[in-house]
Amino acid sequence: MHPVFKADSIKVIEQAAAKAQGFALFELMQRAGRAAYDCLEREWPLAHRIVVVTGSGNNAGDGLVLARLATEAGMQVTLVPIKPLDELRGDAATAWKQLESLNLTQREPDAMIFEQADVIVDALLGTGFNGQLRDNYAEVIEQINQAGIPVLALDLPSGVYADSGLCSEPHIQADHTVSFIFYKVCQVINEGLAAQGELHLASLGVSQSHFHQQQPVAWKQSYSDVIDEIPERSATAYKHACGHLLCVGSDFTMGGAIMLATETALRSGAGLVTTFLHPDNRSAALGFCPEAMWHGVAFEELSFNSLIDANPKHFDAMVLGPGLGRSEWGRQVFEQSFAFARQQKMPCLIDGDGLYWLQLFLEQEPKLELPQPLIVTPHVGEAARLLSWDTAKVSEDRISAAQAIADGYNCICLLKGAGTILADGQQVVIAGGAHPAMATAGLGDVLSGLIGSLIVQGMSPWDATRVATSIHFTAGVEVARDRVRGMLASELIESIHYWVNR
Ligand SMILES: NC(=O)C1=CN([C@@H]2O[C@H](COP(=O)(O)OP(=O)(O)OC[C@H]3O[C@@H](n4cnc5c(N)ncnc54)[C@H](OP(=O)(O)O)[C@@H]3O)[C@@H](O)[C@H]2O)[C@@H](O)CC1
Ligand SMILES: [K+]
Repeated sequence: MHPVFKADSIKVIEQAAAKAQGFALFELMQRAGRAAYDCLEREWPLAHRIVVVTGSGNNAGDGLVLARLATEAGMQVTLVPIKPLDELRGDAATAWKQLESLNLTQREPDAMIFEQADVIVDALLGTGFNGQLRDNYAEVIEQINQAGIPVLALDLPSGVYADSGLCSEPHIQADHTVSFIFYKVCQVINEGLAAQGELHLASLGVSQSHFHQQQPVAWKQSYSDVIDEIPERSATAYKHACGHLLCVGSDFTMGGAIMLATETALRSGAGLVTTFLHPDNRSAALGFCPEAMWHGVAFEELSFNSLIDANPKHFDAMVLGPGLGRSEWGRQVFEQSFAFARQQKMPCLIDGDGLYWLQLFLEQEPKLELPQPLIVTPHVGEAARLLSWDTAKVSEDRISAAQAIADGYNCICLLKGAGTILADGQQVVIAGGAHPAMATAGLGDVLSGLIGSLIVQGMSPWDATRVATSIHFTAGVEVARDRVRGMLASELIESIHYWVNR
């Protein structure tokens, strides 16, 4: 896993690291320019005409180092300084001094200049960008985007806010971004993910093991970090030893949701799955997945408890809420399932309309005892309701929102969105990124079933939530590939079957 820092922390770390290792900060700028140049050479080996667009801070300094290296390598480099190079300060001024004698061509920003480049290097704004774009920055960013030429962004695409991943309009749309030293928040969540293209990390020799008293905001996790965490399964395993998951949801209008969760749970290795759903869905469910035990919960009988009594099985965890609906049926089923999870002290994951009922029950009874351990999996709108925050406030700071839910409900919070945020009251993990095909119905149901499945197979709720989120994203990207529309959630299930067995 990689640490994710805010820009201020990275400034402290780079100064401390330079001091500890006995070099000047300018050395880091040179390493940054070198790392970016290496990326340029690797990703565009035939590029010859390079346009480097610079701003007024140290990001420009990185660009000037790259410009020097590219010139020395025989490339034709044109500088497009938005601010006079003679006014640069500090390390950026030093970088300019080293380049000045090469007498590179300097041009005013102009659509033609950008269109004639093989690669445009974006050294306008880095972590020091704040507020609204000033002067002619917006105009130049638009010219660069409209040129249709590959863009290499230094540290982050200009116009992206490092600490939130939100973007100004316009902002640079990069093909590749080289992030220096550590990942920033914008590289793991929100619109920044869509702006950066392929992301590369250049640590510049700053040790990953020394944070110099700075706390990471989060940890970036990927599939390769977690796959070994799934428990081994012995050749002599039997279904009762592989866990029994109880799924509850799907009134008659949303029959598919709990079916997706159920099939995913079985496909990812749960030994047994029992699912309670509206009786109108039962025969369809049996046809969809005959391996699960489907029980129709008839409203008139308020029969959840009687079903449990008639089927005295041991369940290892519960997934409550996908497709549950907001009718009286849903309310009663939620109430009974919720009480059952609490009484059994089994891990309980609440998703979808389960979160609607949870919030409503808490409004009526603020001291309501919650099941433990508890996992909630809201999207931004559901998180806003759980926190009584504006949706905009949650969107602006999803990390804080996930932490506030984890703290306030003493639970694990999985906050959906571009870059899924996981918080358990102690740490924050970002698992999965963004893919346009992921904007489709039912993916959350699949994820809930996968988390429940990993819990009943013996993982802790926190580990199961983390691991499931990375597997789910990896499966989604594999199924979608370069198709941005029309992926079905059910298509992920086969891919998850593959990825849990790697
Ligand atoms: N040695 C080091 O420290 C290392 C640093 N490194 C590099 O430095 C970068 C951080 O450098 P930085 O802090 O100088 O900020 P940077 O992103 O260049 O921009 C600041 C300039 O932009 C301006 N500006 C701000 N907002 C604006 C707006 N809305 N619209 C228009 N202008 C705006 C702002 O103007 P001001 O507000 O001061 O008037 C200021 O002049 C970092 O991302 C990495 O690339 C690496 O080389 C590793 C070693
Ligand atoms: K930049």
